[in-house]
Amino acid sequence: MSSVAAPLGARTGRRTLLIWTAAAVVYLLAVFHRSSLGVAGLEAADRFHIGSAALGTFTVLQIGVYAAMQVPTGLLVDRFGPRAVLTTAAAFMGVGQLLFAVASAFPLALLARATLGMGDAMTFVSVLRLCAAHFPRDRYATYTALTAAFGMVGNLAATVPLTLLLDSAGWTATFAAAGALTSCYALVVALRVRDTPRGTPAQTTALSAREVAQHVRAAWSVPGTRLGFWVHFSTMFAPSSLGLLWGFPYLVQAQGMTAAQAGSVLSLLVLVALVLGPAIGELTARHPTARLPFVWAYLGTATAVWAVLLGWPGGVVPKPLVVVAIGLLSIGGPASSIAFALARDYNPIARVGTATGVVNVGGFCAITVTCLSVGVLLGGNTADATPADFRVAFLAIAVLLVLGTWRTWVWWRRARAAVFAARERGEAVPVRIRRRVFDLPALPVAEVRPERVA
Ligand SMILES: N[C@@H](Cc1c[nH]cn1)C(=O)NCC(=O)O
Repeated sequence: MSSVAAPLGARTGRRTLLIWTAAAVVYLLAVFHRSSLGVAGLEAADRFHIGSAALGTFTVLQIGVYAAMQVPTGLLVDRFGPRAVLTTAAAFMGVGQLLFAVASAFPLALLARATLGMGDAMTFVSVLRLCAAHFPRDRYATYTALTAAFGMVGNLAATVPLTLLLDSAGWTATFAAAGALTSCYALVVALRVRDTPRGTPAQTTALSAREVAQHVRAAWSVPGTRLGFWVHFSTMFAPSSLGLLWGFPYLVQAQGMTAAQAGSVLSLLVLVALVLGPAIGELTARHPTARLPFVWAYLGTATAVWAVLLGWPGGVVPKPLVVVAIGLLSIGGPASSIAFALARDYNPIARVGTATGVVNVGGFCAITVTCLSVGVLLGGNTADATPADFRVAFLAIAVLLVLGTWRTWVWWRRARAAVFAARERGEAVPVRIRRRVFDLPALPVAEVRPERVA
C-alpha cells in the first residue's frame, strides 16, 4: 500500500494549517471537557450527594471508556476518515456535557460522563490520522506535538477560567454553555475539515467483519506498533494519573501541602508539557534516531524519581524535591507522543488510524489500572490516608513502570531487528540505525513479513 501524504520536505500551505487547526480545536475541547471535573469536584460531590470514592468513579469510567474505544476509533477513522469521526466526536461531547449540566442524580451524571468519554475517545486518533494525510512524514512528530499542545491549552482552560465561570454563572449555565458550544463546533468541523489534501484521493477502506480483525491484527503484529504501545504505556501513565486523580490527595495528605500549593505544583504537569512538548516534537521530527534514547532517558529519570519518592523514610519528602519530581515526571506526557511517530512510520497510511488507536490503548490502559489500583490499595478511604498509606498505594505505579520498561526494551530490540532485516532486503526504512552490542542476532528473512516495515 502506498502513502499519498505530502512528500518529505514539502512546505505546509495556509489551507492545510487551517484544516489542521479546525481539527486540533476539537482536541482542545476534548481535554477541556475531560479535565473539567478537576475544579468542579467538590461541587459535584455536593450536587450528587457522593463521597470521594464515587467521585473517583467518574474519572475511572471516563478513562476506561476512552481506552476501550481506541481500537474501534482507529478502525472508524480508517474507514470513514477523520472529518466524519471528529464531527461525531464533537457532537457526543456536546450532548454529554449538556446532559451533565442538567443531571441531578449520580447515575445520570455517570451516563453523561460516559457519553463525553466516547466523544473524547474519538478525537486524538482522528486528528493524528489527519496529520498523517496532510503533512509529510518528516513533519508528523512536530504536528503531533503541536496537537498535544492544543490539549494542554484545553487543560489550562479547565482550571482558573472554568473556576471563575462556575463561581459567576453556576453549574448548569457553565456546563450547558460548554456543551452547546461544542455541539455547534461539530458543524464547523463538518464544513471546514478535509480528510486529504486537495487533489488527492480518499484514503479510506471499506472492510468486511473478517477483514476488520485482520486489519487490527496486521497493525498489532508490526514491531514498530508494539514498541509504540509500550512506549505510550510506560511514559504517560504516571503524570496523567497524578493530574487526573491522585496527585492532589497525595500532595495534600502525604506531603502536607495546602490545596493552593498542590494546585500550583500540579499545574507544572500541564505547563512543562505545553512548553517542552513542541520542542521535543521538533527534535524527534528532525532526528528520528533520538526517539528511543529520549524515551530511555525519561524512563531512567522516572525510575530515580519514584525510588526517591517511595523510598524516602516516613514518606514525607522535602517540598522542593517534590516540586522537582513532579516537574521531571511531567516530561512523560510529551515523551509519550513519540509512540505515535512510531505507529506512523511503521504502518501504511490506510492503517495509521488503527495503529494509532492501538498505541493509544497502551497509556490509557496503564492510567486506568493505576487509578483503580491506587484506590484499592488506599482502602477506599482516601480522606484518612497517611503518608505511609500513599507509599504502599503508589507501589502500583512502580510495578507498572517496571513492566512497561521491560516490554519497551523487548520490543525495541525486535523493532530494530525488523529494520535491519528490511534493510538487508533492500527496502526503504524510516530510520538509519547501526547495529549495537545489545541488538538481537539477525532474524531469518522469512520471519519479517515485508509489510511490517514501511
Ligand atoms: N501524548 C499524549 C498527550 C500529551 C502530550 N503532552 C502531554 N500530553 C496523548 O497520548 N494524548 C492522547 C489524548 O487523548 O490526550
